[in-house]
Amino acid sequence: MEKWLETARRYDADDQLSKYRDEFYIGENLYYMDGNSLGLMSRRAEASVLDVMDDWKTLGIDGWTEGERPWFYMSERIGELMAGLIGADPVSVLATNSTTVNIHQTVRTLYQPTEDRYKILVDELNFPSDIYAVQAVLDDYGHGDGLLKAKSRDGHNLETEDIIALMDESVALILLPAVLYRSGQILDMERLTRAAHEKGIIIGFDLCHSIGAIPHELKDWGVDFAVWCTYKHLNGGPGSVAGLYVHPKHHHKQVSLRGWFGNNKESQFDMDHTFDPAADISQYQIGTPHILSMAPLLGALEIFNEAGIADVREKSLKLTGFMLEMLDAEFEKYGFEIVTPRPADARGGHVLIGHENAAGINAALKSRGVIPDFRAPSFVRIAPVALYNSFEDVYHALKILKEIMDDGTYKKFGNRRGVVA
Ligand SMILES: Cc1ncc(COP(=O)(O)O)c(C=O)c1O
Ligand SMILES: Nc1ccccc1C(=O)C[C@H](N)C(=O)O
Repeated sequence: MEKWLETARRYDADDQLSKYRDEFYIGENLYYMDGNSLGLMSRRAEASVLDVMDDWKTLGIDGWTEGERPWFYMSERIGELMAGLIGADPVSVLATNSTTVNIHQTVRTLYQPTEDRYKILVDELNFPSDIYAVQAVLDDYGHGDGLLKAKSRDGHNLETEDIIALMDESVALILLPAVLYRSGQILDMERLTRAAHEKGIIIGFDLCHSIGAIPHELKDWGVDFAVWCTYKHLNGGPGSVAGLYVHPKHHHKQVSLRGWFGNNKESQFDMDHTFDPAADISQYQIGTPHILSMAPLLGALEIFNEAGIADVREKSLKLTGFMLEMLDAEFEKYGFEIVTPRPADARGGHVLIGHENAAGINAALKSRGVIPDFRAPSFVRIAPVALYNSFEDVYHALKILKEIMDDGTYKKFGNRRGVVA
C-alpha cells in the first residue's frame, strides 16, 4: 500500500485546487466522502448566512429591497451564479423551491398531452421522488398508465440506444438523470436531447448528482428544462433551495403552479387577482423565497465561480480514477463489484461498489472516520470531492476499507441500513 501513499502525495503536491480545502470545515481524522449527498460547510457559506442574518437584524422588512443582497431578487441572483455551471444564460436559471417541487412545476408546465401523445419516459433506475412526481402529473392528467420506463441491462447503468429506442410518437416528455444517483453513470445528454427533438419530445434532466461535479452545456444542447438540488456538490447546506433551468423558448408558457412570486415583479405588489406572469424564468417561483436556505449559496457558489468547473472536473476525474486504480489493484480478493462505468466521459463524481455485506462495511467505515453512504440493497457510494478532498484522503479511506475487510470487523456491525441510510 505504501506506493499508493507516495502517488497520492505526488498528486496532492500537484493539485491546483488544494488551496480550497482550508476553506471547508473538515473534522479531524475524518475522510468525508459523502459530498454527493450533503456537501460540507465552507467558511464562505457560513459568512454569507451570517451576512443575511445581519440584514434581517438591521434592515427588517427593508431587507427585501435594500442592502447588498436584496431578498426580492435573490432567487435570480443565485440563478446567475449557477448559470456557468450548466452552460445557460443567467436569465434562464433560478434558485427556487425543492428539486421535487421543481419537477412538479416544470413537468406540469411543459407536459402537453394529446390523445395519442401522452406518455412520459423515465428510466427504471431513476430517483424515487422524480418518479412519484411524474406519476402524480400523469394521474392528474388522466394518463396514469402513461409512465414508460427505460430498462437497464445490468441493473446499474443505462444504454443510450435503449432509451432512444423508446422515443416514439406516443411520448410527450422525457425526464432522465444527468448522472445516475447510484452508479454515477453520466448519460449522454446531448445525444438524448437531439434524439428526443427529432421525435418532437420535450426533454429534461435531473442534475442533482451532476451539478458542481461535471460541466454542462444545456443551452447548446437544446435541453428543454433541468432541475437540481444545491446541497450536494454545491455545498449549500441541508435543505438549501433547489435550482431550475427552462429553455427561453418555453418562457412564454404560463406555469402550472402559480403564486405571487411568479408574478411580474413590477406589478406583484399591485395585488391584482389576475396573474401577470414574469416574462422570464422568475415565473417559476411560487411563494415567498426561502431566504435563509438560499443564503449559504451566495458564499458557496462564489468558490465554484472562482475555482472553475473545468478544473473541478479534472481533479474529480483524477480522484475517482485513482480510487478505481487502487480498487482494481488491491481489492480483488474481497469480492467487490465495481459498478461505476470506467470511461471518463461516462463517470460522474462518485464511485459505487457492491458487496453482499455493504451495510456492515459502510457502518464499519463510519466507525473509523470514513464517511461514504450505503444505498440499498447492497452498495457503498464513495464521493471524493474536488474542492475539499485530497488524494491522501482517498488513500486513507481505501486503506481503512482494506483493514476492515482483512480483520473482518465489518461483521460486528450487522448488515442493516440506518433510518437515513
Ligand atoms: C436524483 C435526485 N433527485 C431528486 C432528489 C430529491 O430532491 P429534493 O429532496 O430536494 O426534492 C434527490 C436527492 O435528494 C436526488 O438525488
Ligand atoms: N436529501 C437528503 C436528505 C437526507 C439524506 C439524504 C438526502 C439525499 O439527498 C440523498 C441523495 N439524494 C441520494 O442520492 O441518495
